Amino acid sequence: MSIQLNEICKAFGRFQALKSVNLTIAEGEFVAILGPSGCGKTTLLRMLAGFEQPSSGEIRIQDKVVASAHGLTPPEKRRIGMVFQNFALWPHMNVYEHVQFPIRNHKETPSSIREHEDKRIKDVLELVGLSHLSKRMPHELSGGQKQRVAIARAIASEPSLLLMDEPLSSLDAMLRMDMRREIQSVHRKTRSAIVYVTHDQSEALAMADRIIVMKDGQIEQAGTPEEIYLYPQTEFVAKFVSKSNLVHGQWTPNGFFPDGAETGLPWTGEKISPYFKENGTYPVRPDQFELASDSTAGLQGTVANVQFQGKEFIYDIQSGAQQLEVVSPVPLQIGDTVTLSIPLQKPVKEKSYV
Ligand SMILES: Nc1ncnc2c1ncn2[C@@H]1O[C@H](COP(=O)(O)OP(=O)(O)OP(=O)(O)O)[C@@H](O)[C@H]1O
Repeated sequence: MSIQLNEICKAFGRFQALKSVNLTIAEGEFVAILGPSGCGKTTLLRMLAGFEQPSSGEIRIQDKVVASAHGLTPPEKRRIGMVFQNFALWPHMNVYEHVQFPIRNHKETPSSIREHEDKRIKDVLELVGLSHLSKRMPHELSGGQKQRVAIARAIASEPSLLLMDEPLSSLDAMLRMDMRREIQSVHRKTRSAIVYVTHDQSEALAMADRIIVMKDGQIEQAGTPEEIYLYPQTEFVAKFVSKSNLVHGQWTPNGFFPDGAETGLPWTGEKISPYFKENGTYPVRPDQFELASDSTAGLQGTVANVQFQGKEFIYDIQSGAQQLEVVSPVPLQIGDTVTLSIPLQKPVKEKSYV
């Protein structure tokens, strides 16, 4: 089921929450919508679900218009499943009944599922590891188990599109990591397309086939996690996803000459966006620097702060007027002199999602 959003705008009174959003979601694709609070992520998700009507533009599912300023196909007539941040379980229903409900009540449930309801419920409960808890009530479940019920309920009637709104944000850090694996496994097994809203960049980088970074109701950049991470197109993406350093210097036809460096240059950057070339900056993730204490080939600096992280260190390096964040396994002390360089970048791999 391919989904297309064409020039979608949404106004709440005079406030424009979405401004001309264009997006195509392929069958089976896992798309993460990433962006700061208030950028329009939930509005976009609600639009896909059929809870919000666009002010202008249209949404097509399998080439059929399901939403425009003139009409709206309601949620129950779209083959979608939804998982919310607060689980939204029903206190009077046990686990089995939660999974049964959409099979019985969604108009779009395939008859093959309806006719073998008990088998489908047992299969779905097994898929999310809840077979042994089918008679439990919501108040008898842990946070992670509740979230699994919410996922089981969402996939029960075999939706073509699964919408997830910050589904892990109310779980603790350990459980979030486990549930990431569960969601990846559900995606592999069901092959539903997933649109996953989050403001947690590590979640988006870890799970998605494609990340849509939003800012102020617009798409700032769309690309694979590798593209977004290695080749941000704007300063906003560079800083929002993994906090890039913006090294100042001069761009020439031969490459980049950082301010204050005299040797080991230039840094090449064929894939660096024109945005940075026009602004005289070079975006470098903290872990993209190569840090050496016994070389002079590159950008010189002094260690201003050290944070031990177990496997590696986070350093603040003072280099002329700039302070740069660098992650490196090389042990150093405050005051040590270091040199920063950029190793040749590996090509970005295409990720397949079907
Ligand atoms: N029903 C509404 N009426 C008026 N304004 C709204 C309504 N729904 C959303 N907004 C506004 O639209 C903007 C986008 O909201 P949205 O909930 O989509 O953001 P978000 O990116 O999901 O934020 P968060 O991460 O905080 O949930 C916000 O400024 C919000 O206040």
